[in-house]
Amino acid sequence: MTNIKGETLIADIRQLDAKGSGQAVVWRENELGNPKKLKLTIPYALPGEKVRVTVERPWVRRWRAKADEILEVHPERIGPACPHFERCGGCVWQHWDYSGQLKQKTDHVKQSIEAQGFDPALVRDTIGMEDPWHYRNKMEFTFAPDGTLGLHEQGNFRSIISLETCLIAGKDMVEAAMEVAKWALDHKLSGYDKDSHEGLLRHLMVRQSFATGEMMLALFATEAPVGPLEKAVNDLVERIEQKCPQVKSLLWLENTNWADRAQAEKTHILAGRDFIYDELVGYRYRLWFDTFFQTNPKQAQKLVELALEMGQPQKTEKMIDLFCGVGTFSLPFASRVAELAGIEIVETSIESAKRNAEDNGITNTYFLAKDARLGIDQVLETFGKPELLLLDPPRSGAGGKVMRRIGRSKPERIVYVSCNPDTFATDIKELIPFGYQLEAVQPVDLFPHTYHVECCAVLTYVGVPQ
Ligand SMILES: C[S@@+](CC[C@H](N)C(=O)[O-])C[C@H]1O[C@@H](n2cnc3c(N)ncnc32)[C@H](O)[C@@H]1O
Repeated sequence: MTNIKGETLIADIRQLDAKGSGQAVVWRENELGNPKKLKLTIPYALPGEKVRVTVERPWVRRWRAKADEILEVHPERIGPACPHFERCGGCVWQHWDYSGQLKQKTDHVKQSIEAQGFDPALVRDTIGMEDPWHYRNKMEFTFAPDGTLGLHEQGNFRSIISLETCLIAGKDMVEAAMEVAKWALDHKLSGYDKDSHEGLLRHLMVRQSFATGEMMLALFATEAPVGPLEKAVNDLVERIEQKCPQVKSLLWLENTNWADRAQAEKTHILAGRDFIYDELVGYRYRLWFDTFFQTNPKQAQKLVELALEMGQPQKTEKMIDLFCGVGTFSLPFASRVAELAGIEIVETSIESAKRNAEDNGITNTYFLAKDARLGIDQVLETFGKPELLLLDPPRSGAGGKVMRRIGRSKPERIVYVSCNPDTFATDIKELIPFGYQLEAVQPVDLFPHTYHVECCAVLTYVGVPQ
């Protein structure tokens, strides 16, 4: 590849890539004097803009370039509200008016399904938030080696941006995190150094139920909270009890593993219990520090209601909830069908789903901890053919094997909840030879100011074409 690092170029942004960065093509003479096409990725450039860029480095068969000057500005470009914008990689579209973000999300879903041969007119306009700020109910902050608490700098996992604010986390959560940050500095506690593997404090996970108000603070550290640490830990408990009475679970989690993940080998409950209560669509859930739960509860409620509307569950029907997690969709659907089987690979989530069903007085569910591919076969054998199937796979999608098994089991209706329009489109294409028709796709914005888009779609069995 011709080395163009450091060159200044003028680029017209034609479209955005899957991560929301601008893409452009420029022509430039190579060493032989022939025109050569160069593909550029330009973070923070918006479609239709003309930008002067400096080329930084090769980037997956493209060149990554930094926008130095916007020569023709997108009419929806606005000033970002957050002081951490660009350094923190959390909200890459804060400089784009919210209505523009929503339109882009709709277009992304349309393009994804059209690329697989579906009619883009089936995609409805994205359902956005009335107030797209402070929507996240879970955040993970990291300690720098000097004990400062903050957020990872984009593209540099060794650099921490000291936490001043976060406009997408719940307001109380940021205040509680600031209390912990102050406590760590007051006691001169060290943060973990990823190179030397020395230091005490690693991460702070904050999660809060917006429905019950209950909050969990989970501190990940390399040592147990005993001996010389006891004084500091007692002070933390006192401060949190006084200043953050909504904290119903204050945890100290030992993690000596070198991997940079918020995981725990041993849990110490410093105050309260080891879980908090949350509620969604009228159902109660227990959330532990490692429980997957939808992170934008307002929009998740709309998503569940949408899935119910699209799936039309009937009291006489059997249903499978594939990739069911802790039962976010299972519980509201179970109340509306005869029987529901949930399949999920993570055992603790299945344990949690069973307990959540019990806590909510739901008795017609059967939960299985298994890989989706094997779980479907087992459930079909013992449970029989379902009339309704809902699947909500991870970003990588369900994959051809799972989709063909679904197709062969011939449910009358399939509700597909997806957080990745591209894998969603390739997955549903697998259903067409089995006689399914895509009826509608509704994108929902669960992650304002980011490029992520969730969608809920329904397919019906119309018979195999002769
Ligand atoms: C997007 S989450 C959806 C969870 C749930 N429906 C919810 O809304 O809370 C995807 C789920 O798929 C599970 N999962 C990932 N790979 C799986 C597999 N191969 N088989 C079964 N479940 C899997 C994950 O553990 C996760 O709980």
